[in-house]
Amino acid sequence: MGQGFDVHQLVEGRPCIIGGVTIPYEKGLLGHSDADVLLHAITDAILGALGMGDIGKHFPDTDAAYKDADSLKLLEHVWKLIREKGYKLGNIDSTIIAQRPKMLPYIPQMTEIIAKALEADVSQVNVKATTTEQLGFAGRGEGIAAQSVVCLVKAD
Ligand SMILES: Nc1ccn([C@@H]2O[C@H](COP(=O)(O)O)[C@@H](O)[C@H]2O)c(=O)n1
Ligand SMILES: C[C@@]1(CO)OP(=O)(O)OP(=O)(O)OC[C@H]1O
Repeated sequence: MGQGFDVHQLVEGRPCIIGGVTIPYEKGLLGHSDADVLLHAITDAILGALGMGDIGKHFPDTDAAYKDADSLKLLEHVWKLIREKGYKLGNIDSTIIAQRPKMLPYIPQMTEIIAKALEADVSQVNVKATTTEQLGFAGRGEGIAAQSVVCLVKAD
């Protein structure tokens, strides 16, 4: 079992990429990479499940190689390490914490992208979204958070 949590600031002039999907929105997430907050939380959960540290340990934000990096590629790289250790996905559950934009229309596409990266069926991947009822940084639209829990199982 592993869990991951991440937050990125919402700013003007950046694309809003969440779960590998570019969502039309007036602001986007700020980061060294593409700042895909959901994929970062999932990557951290997967690394945590096998005691392999976190995303910043594997892809330091001081390394120019990861400037504007595609977080899906980072997740795929981590997944390769997991597969080499003899594990496959049991299931994954995640929550995006955002006042706006509305995530629901994009969740099926996110789920497909994540399942493909983790060599799993879409039935093993769940993505949810919640507002914070306008409370806190997410509620004020200053940023978006995501959390994820993952269960890995030994491959046959
Ligand atoms: N950014 C978001 C936030 C929420 N949703 C969907 O709306 C439902 C109700 O949200 P509450 O925070 O009022 O409970 C939630 O269950 C999601 O289905 C969303 O799509 N995008
Ligand atoms: C992904 C990395 C690396 O580009 O950068 P960011 O996009 O800033 O993301 P964050 O979740 O703050 O930390 C992990 C980083 O090392």
